[in-house]
Amino acid sequence: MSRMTIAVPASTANIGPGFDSAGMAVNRYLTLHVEESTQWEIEHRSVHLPSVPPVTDHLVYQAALHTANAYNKTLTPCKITMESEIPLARGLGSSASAIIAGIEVANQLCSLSLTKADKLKLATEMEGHPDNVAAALYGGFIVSVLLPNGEIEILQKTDVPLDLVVYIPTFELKTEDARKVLPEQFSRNEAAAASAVSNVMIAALSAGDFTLAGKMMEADLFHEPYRATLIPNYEQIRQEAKLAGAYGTVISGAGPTMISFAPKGEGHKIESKLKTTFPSYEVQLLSMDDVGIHVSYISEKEKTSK
Ligand SMILES: Nc1ncnc2c1ncn2[C@@H]1O[C@H](COP(=O)(O)OP(=O)(O)OP(=O)(O)O)[C@@H](O)[C@H]1O
Ligand SMILES: N[C@@H](CCO)C(=O)O
Repeated sequence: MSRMTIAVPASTANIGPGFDSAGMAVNRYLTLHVEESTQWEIEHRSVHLPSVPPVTDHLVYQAALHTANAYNKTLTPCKITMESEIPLARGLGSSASAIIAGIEVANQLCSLSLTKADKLKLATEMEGHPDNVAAALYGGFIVSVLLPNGEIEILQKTDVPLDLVVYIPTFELKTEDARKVLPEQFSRNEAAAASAVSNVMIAALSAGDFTLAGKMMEADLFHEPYRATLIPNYEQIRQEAKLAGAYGTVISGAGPTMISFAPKGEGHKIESKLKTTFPSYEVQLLSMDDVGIHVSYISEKEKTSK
């Protein structure tokens, strides 16, 4: 490796009832410029990144170390310069992107030749659930399961004709805190009812019946009813987005961002209407990323000719 750039998309997890399982990659990116060095150094170059912790506490380094350790390799030092368009702790998978980036750093530094399945296993061990990390790695709309024996299965769909509109509030909500408000257990009847909503949502999204998918997104019983209280304007955003043409609006990941799924080409109308109604939110029109992580190399020859 001489010098490389790693770009990892943001992601939205759950999509309503697909709790800890469904995810989509979206076109906002964490970008790492990596070069060999004599010591570890991580530099942040954007407002969306946390203040730089000691290298050993940095999530990207920890993911790289977890990967190197898993294959009994030693991490050689490098200098990483990071830029990010993904707001932290807002429900757009910032931690998943950082973990996927760190795994890729170790993959390259240690010449591991990992497959995407290998990387997904390592990332899920760190993140706890595969929804965001699978989307960031593969791109597209991804439905995943972490089986009790540790195996992970995924199904990916790309070219989904949807516009996405996100409503990002100014405050952070850590996933850890947003999970604390959820019930520890569901009865058999509750689990069956919540799974039925999820099953129909996934089937409808896969079949392209977005009106039905939107209805099921908004009928989640696994997490939205409990997390709604953490998000100001939750109901109003859903209602206004529906009036402006959205199929459905849900909490993105663990929140506090909300996300609408809209007919392709119609998202800008929802974006401009809700920008006016909710001026304290950062309202953005996004689209799906169908590629996932992308690595490019700059050779020594190219570097000197620049
Ligand atoms: N690029 C990054 N570099 C270092 N640490 C990061 C980076 N991105 C996220 N983190 C760490 O992850 C934390 C946010 O993770 P958290 O799971 O709470 O939110 P999220 O991943 O943005 O949202 P969600 O999982 O709901 O989509 C940050 O506070 C920070 O500690
Ligand atoms: N499925 C996760 C996504 C955030 O990491 C949750 O909702 O808690």
